Amino acid sequence: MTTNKQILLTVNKVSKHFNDGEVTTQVLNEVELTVYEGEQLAIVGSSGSGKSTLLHVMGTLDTPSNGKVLLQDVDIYQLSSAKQAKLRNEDLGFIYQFHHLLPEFTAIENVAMPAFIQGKNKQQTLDKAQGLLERVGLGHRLNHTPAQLSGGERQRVAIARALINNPKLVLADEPTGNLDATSAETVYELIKELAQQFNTAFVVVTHDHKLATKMDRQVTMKDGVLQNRVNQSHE
Ligand SMILES: Nc1ncnc2c1ncn2[C@@H]1O[C@H](COP(=O)(O)OP(=O)(O)OP(=O)(O)O)[C@@H](O)[C@H]1O
Repeated sequence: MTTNKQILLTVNKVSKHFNDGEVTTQVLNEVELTVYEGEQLAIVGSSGSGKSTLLHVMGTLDTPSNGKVLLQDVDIYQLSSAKQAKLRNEDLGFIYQFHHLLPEFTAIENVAMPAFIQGKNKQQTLDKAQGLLERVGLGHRLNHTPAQLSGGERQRVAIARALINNPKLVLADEPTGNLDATSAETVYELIKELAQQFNTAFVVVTHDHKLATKMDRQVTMKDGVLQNRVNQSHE
């Protein structure tokens, strides 16, 4: 049972439209979603249904046209852009389809980078980065650059990097879209284990219904509307 879980993030009647000159595209339509601490939530839905836009709105990467996003009762769109940047660095982690690792840095340096940006102690950060890389099965690849890693290994580095600052929430957009089926399964198993180990919530956007079933809970986007949004286990 997950009834004792605390609410981490609330998407409250969020709508989003884009105005490109004369054309208005309605992408999100009064979306409501609750994310609980430490849960793994998959957002599935067909191409163009609004999944990435929702993820961006949850991570202060795209401003809603209407509605609110609350992270532990803080209305994130009422924050200054400097405070939003701090929130992105300290409270959130991001994983993308393409790893976005810095090519000239090693695995351990890439993982450490978000903590270096915060000005954290260098040696402690490197020790922690090493621990995370060991945790994702890459203790033997600390000093490899992204070009010297496989696709699945790069995504595991990206996962370790997302966790370096102990975020409350990791937002992942098609994290395995570029991987073969076996590597993709490994990444999802890892996400599940890490969410439980660190009590970090993961919200994962995916086309892949089979992978989505590995997460605690799934919701479906259809034409900007979120369906199945109430999870029985949280009632
Ligand atoms: N800046 C923009 N201006 C106009 N329309 C946009 C903009 N960004 C996204 N859209 C439109 O919003 C819709 C939803 O896009 P979004 O990327 O959220 O979908 P998605 O479900 O993540 O799709 P996919 O699975 O293909 O990545 C699409 O029809 C897209 O064309």
